[in-house]
Amino acid sequence: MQTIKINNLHKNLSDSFNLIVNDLNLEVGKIYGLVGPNGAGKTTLMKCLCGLLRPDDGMFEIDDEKVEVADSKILSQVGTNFVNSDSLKGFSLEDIYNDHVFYYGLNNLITIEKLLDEVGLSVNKKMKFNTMSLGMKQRFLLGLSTVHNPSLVLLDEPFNGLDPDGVDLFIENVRSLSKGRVLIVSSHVLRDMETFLDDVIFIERGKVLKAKPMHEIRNEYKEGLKDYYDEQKRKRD
Ligand SMILES: Nc1ncnc2c1ncn2[C@@H]1O[C@H](COP(=O)(O)OP(=O)(O)OP(=O)(O)O)[C@@H](O)[C@H]1O
Repeated sequence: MQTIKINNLHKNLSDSFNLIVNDLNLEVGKIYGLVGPNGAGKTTLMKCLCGLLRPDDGMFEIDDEKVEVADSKILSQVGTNFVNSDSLKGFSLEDIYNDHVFYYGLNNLITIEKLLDEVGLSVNKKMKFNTMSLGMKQRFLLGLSTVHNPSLVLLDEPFNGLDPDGVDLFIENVRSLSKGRVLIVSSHVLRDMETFLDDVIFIERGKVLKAKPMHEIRNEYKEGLKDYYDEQKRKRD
């Protein structure tokens, strides 16, 4: 996969919320930041991209080939840190890892010990997922999101619960995570985000703007991403 194009994507969730995406072109190797106020539609967009929500309308193109929304071709190529914590109650890290490996039919992949080591978790693989802290869960899910070597990785609020070392580790590794992949990271922590983003996708009230290169934002806005964000918000108010 080299590019993903999204056109005319619509998802109506309620009378007051409608997601609309037009002409969003995503390139492999790039890290996209998805930013916007609370309730803007970031999670909704990510859920549409990974098949957790079925859009009402719209078209994906992968490498210029049209792909049905929620087609298995795209689903097997997506990794996310979304999880319904309740559904993992009682399961150990090893159980969750084994399920993941089974679901994707994987072999020749990193061991769970290596995964835990890479995300800086010094815990036993028999540990129950729901007994871990928020940040520990976040680290584990980040590791798990790329085990099946997906082409598209969607990380919703990956800094949530991470301690400062966890944030540093994430920022250190994010560039290698994006190699050969499209990486979309959604977060409100703009100061951290602007250190590693290639392009920024602003969203508000379900409307997605064209991706803007981070280097343009640095050139055009004195205070960087926060200035750009504030200006987009003002324009929409
Ligand atoms: N299942 C649902 N049914 C109806 N409305 C929903 C549903 N899920 C989300 N919404 C609404 O859709 C809008 C977008 O929500 P979404 O969670 O995508 O925003 P977000 O940008 O991720 O917000 P935040 O930054 O607060 O996480 C909100 O108005 C929300 O209340």
